[in-house]
Amino acid sequence: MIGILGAGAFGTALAVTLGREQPVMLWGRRGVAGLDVALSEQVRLTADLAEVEAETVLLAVPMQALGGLLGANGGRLDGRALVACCKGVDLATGLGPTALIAAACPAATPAILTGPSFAADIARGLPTALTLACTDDAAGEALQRRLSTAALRLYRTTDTVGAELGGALKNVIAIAAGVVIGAGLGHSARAALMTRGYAEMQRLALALGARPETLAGLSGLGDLVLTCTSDQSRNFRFGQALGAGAGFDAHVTVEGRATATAVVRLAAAHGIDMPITAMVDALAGGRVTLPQAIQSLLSRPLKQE
Ligand SMILES: NC(=O)C1=CN([C@@H]2O[C@H](COP(=O)(O)OP(=O)(O)OC[C@H]3O[C@@H](n4cnc5c(N)ncnc54)[C@H](O)[C@@H]3O)[C@@H](O)[C@H]2O)C=CC1
Ligand SMILES: O=C(CO)COP(=O)(O)O
Repeated sequence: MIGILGAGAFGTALAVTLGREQPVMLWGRRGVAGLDVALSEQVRLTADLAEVEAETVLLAVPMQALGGLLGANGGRLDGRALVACCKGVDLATGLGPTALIAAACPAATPAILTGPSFAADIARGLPTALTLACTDDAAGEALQRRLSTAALRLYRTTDTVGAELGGALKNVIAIAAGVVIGAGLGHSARAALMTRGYAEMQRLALALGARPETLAGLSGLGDLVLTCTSDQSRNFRFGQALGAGAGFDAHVTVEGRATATAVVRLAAAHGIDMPITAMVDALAGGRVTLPQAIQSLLSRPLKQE
């Protein structure tokens, strides 16, 4: 049995694919996200978290909700394998998902599942590959076997720092890529933005102890390319709306917005220059206009690549 907390798009998609091969208990505060895919009879739904007794639990709530969920249920969840499926940096603490898990559930085995995957693609059974990161490699190997399916291929690493930061930072760069396209600056400008954004991701991640090969893998480069080039991405679409001066539904989950603010603080504390992240944070926060944001990037001093 696998437990999944968070019956939104991603939690439900994971229930669909995992439920094809094993029993799943999916917990949601209310209902199941609107995915037009039937759940197998191996998937049970519950609104009572106490019914989720599985030893392996996937945490598929938004990043900024993870701390509260763990704070309210840490005692009940402690001692289990807790696999974060969210992407971001916690605004309140500056921590990533596995550090939040470790703080709330010291006897748990924290892990993170992240990488290039739209929920709709997973739910439809399309082939996807993700990174499963766990500092305990033996536990990570067991989770890799447990959570891989015919269509969902997991690659394992012990570098949770790199895997988490790849997934968190790509959302911020995707907002910037959307701004570029929304503002009509063209695909060449987006390619430049993605490349410089990847350099920014590496700078911070390596400074925080990540391994370069992790950033060059599925959780970093892979997810960056997917999210910056598809209008299936909510972060990209949010950026497009910013670039076009259009509105955007505030109820849609856009992880890169809060993560940009959290990462600006993290970068300052470590003396890391992250101009694209700073631009996204200022633009999304309404502290600069679009022309000022674009000018802030185009007028930077020339330097070696
Ligand atoms: N949608 C996608 O294609 C993918 C999403 N993810 C990640 O999955 C995480 C969840 O995102 P989605 O499922 O897409 O968002 P969503 O907006 O579709 O669903 C979020 C779910 O979390 C629940 N929730 C929100 N606050 C909560 C709280 N305080 N306590 C308990 N439940 C709460 C909501 O009721 C909703 O069911 C995000 O970090 C996202 O980056 C990762 C890969 C793909
Ligand atoms: O993380 C995702 C794809 O890997 C989903 O992207 P969005 O959160 O931008 O929709």
